[in-house]
This record gives sequence, C-alpha cells and structure tokens, in this order.
Amino acid sequence: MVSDTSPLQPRLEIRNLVRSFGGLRVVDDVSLSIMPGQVTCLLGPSGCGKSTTLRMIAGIEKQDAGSIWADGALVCDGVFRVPPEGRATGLMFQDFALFPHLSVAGNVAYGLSGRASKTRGRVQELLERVGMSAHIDRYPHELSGGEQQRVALARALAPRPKIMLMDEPFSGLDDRLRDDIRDETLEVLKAEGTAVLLVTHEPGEAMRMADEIALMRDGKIVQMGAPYNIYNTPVDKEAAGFFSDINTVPAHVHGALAATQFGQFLVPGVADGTAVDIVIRPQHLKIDFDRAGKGPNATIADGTPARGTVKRARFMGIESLVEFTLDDGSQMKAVIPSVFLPKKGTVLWLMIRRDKCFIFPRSA
Ligand SMILES: Nc1ncnc2c1ncn2[C@@H]1O[C@H](COP(=O)(O)OP(=O)(O)OP(=O)(O)O)[C@@H](O)[C@H]1O
Repeated sequence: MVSDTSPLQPRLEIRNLVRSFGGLRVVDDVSLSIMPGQVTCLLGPSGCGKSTTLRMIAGIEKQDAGSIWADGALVCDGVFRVPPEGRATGLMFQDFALFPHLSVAGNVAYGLSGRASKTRGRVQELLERVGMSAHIDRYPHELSGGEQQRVALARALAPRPKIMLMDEPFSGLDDRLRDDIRDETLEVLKAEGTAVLLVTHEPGEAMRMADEIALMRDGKIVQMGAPYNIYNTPVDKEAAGFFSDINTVPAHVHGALAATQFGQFLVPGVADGTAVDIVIRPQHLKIDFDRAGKGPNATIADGTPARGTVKRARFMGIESLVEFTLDDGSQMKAVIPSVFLPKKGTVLWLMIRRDKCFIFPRSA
C-alpha cells in the first residue's frame, strides 16, 4: 500500500501510536516523521515510553492502535503487519552484544547476503568508515568497549538500512570516548542517508545528535523541534527544567503585569489574579557588583536588580556555579565565567534578562 510518492516523503512516519500495559497508556497517541538523513531524538525521563515506541517501530512490540509507514508504504496498522525481519530497519541498542565466536569481519558480514567479493567490499568499506579496518580479524573479546561499539555500528549499517533505531547506544562508554563515537556515528549515518530515531534520556546527547528533538513525557510528545528552538522556547516549566537547572520566581498578574523584586514583567493576555512562574536559567541571570549598598540602575532590558548574598560558590572548570540567598529568603543559582569565584557572604545584585526568561501559568 503506497500513500504518496513525493520526493519530500518521510523515510519513517508513525501516526497516532498507542500502547497500554495493565490499563496504563505508556505510549499515548505518538506521531512523528523523519526524513532521509535526518536524526530525531526521542528525549524524555525514564519510563516515559521511549523504548516502547522504538520497539513498536522495530516490530518487537505490537501497537494497540496507530500505524507505521516507511517511504510511504504501510509497515503496520491494526490489520496489516510486516514482521520485524521484513522491515528495512537497523537496530543498535545499549546491550549491542557482538557475536563472540565471529571475528570483526564476520560480525559485520552477518546479515549480508550476496557474492562473497561484494560482501567483503562492503565489510571493508564500513570498517574503514568507523575506523576499525586495522582490527578486521580480531574477535570481540580483544576489543575495548568503544571499539566494540564501532563494530556494532558497522554491523547495523551493513545491510544499508533505510531506518536506524538506536536506544541509548552510547551509555556504556566514558565521556570522552562517547563524544568521539557520537560524532563519528553521526557522520556515518548522515553519509548513508539513514533516517535515525535515537532514544535518550540525556538532553546533552539529544542536543548534540539531533536535527529534531521530540520531547516526551507520560507517553506523549509534548514538544518537537530543532534543539535551539526546544531549548529557547520551551512549552512549559517542566520542558525548560529538563535541559538545565532553572530558577523560578512566583508572581501574580495584575493589569497584564507581574510584579516581583526583580521589577515588573509584561504578561499580556493573562487574566488578573493568575499565578505565574517566571523562569530563568542560571546562565542567563545577570550579576553586578555592590556599590556601597546599591546595585546598578534598573533598565528595561534587565529590570530591577535584587540583592543576593553568596551562599556557596563552586569552580566547575569553564564556569562557576554560584548559589545565592536573596533578601526575601529565596534561593537562586547563577552560572558565571569561572574567572570569577565570589566568596561566601559576598553581596551581589541579580537581574533577570527580559529576553531570556520564560513566563508560564503556574501548574497545580
Ligand atoms: N512489557 C511490559 N509490560 C508491562 N509494562 C511495561 C512493559 N514494557 C514497558 N513497560 C512500562 O511502560 C513504561 C514505559 O517504558 P519504556 O521502557 O518505554 O520507557 P523509557 O522511556 O524507554 O524508559 P527508560 O529510559 O528507563 O528505558 C514503564 O512504566 C515500563 O515499566
């Protein structure tokens, strides 16, 4: 069954997928589409339904409702169903387990059919691409974790899958190695034009890997967009807080304004009496020195400064994390360049940049 043959056709499309366990909808009406060569990250906290979504696309799990399409052709719906082995889909999961009795070449060749010379060519090409051609005759137990992961990637790519499903594939690696392998993996997948759906609970990984992030919570996609947009225009306080620490200033609206110790914030179109949260990331708080008990003058861009006393300051390498107690007893965190590490008890003035804060109705 073919729905559309447009060149702008998604390589993978899922429509209104639903899956329940014990009466609880763990995947609740999830839809998304991925173009060839595009990497989409399904990002969300543990248990939000990411892996179940991936397993339904792979065909390992059956959906209760919804449909899956590849290149405009139906893969499965309530009636029709292509079995897992018939889906042109590569899988790379955290427990990637290479076959221990097969060499690197044997592992990559596994799943390839055709003339031996052609197979050998493809194996060599892929091992070169993942930087493992020197290890072609080794066995898995002779390789480091990172090397095994590269071989697993080559193995998953060998049959030229149109779609690659990856579930936390880098989580067993240490930080530096993980960064390298992520970047290399991305390069290989882009070069192959594969549509990638990568599951992760790490916002940093999603921001680094994704062309598009689908932010998932309680079985639903709550926001979808490019990393820059998701980070800079979160749909709600929880979405903002998923990517970094946040500071929250509670306020009430009167006459389209929310008054706080940081001055007034414009909240047009919000009814009087509405409780709102003004949210600012620690790296966007502006800090200035105390001038004999006074702070800098108020401005339209930064509002009114509020006085804070340093409670704790930690050197973090490129940045310092400074925790403040404000005069009203509330706490705030700021991330500042590490050339500056104020001592406990130092008085400083904090400002909220109006172009960097988010204002959300307070959730119950
Ligand atoms: N076969 C199953 N039977 C019953 N419940 C299940 C089954 N598979 C998953 N669940 C439940 O469904 C929910 C979603 O699980 P899923 O593995 O999709 O989440 P996740 O977002 O991938 O989490 P994690 O990041 O921890 O892997 C969880 O509450 C999980 O316990």
